[in-house]
Amino acid sequence: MSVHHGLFGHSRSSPTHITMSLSASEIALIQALWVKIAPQANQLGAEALERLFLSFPQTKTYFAHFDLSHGSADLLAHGGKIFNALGNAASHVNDLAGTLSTLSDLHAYNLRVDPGNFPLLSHIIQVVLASHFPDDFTAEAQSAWDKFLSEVSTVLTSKYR
Ligand code: HEM
Repeated sequence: MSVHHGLFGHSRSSPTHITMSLSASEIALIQALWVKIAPQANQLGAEALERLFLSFPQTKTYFAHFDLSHGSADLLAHGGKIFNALGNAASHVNDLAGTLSTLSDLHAYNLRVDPGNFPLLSHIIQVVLASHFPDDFTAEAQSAWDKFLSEVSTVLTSKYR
């Protein structure tokens, strides 16, 4: 077994699945909320990282070089990078593999992040969205975001070997 598959196991999905599974109404729900997220991407991203590290302390191992104190410049900058990557993905849901190709390479080849961490971050991002946008984050919106984050995660973990 390859060490990069780690404790959590890992499954691949076909590119067809990646490009076909979000419906037009799900895409609309994701993009509508992204418009509200965008102006506060750094803050929301930093909060996601803080919540990730509190709920799943093992994820801190990847960020040993960061200042993890509340509201640090590292958390704000990196949180913004994650959320803006999601915003970019939300604009290209029909070509996630192409859009996220460089990030896929980075996470698989350079960072070697265990794929099992992606569902943890995806869950935490939904907690952040639910807490900041209670009126927008309806059951339908949550379900759409869950699917979207799962597809992004599938792409970002598709190159491990
Ligand atoms: C939704 C899933 C994710 C997205 C959209 C995402 C996005 C990004 C982006 C945009 C960067 C910056 C790339 C650059 O500087 O060129 C990055 C770097 C990084 N990511 Fe992710 N990521 C995700 C999941 C994860 C997970 C689950 C982990 C580990 C728990 C992780 C660990 C890292 C690390 C360690 C870096 C490098 C940080 C640095 O030294 O600056 N990522 N990611």
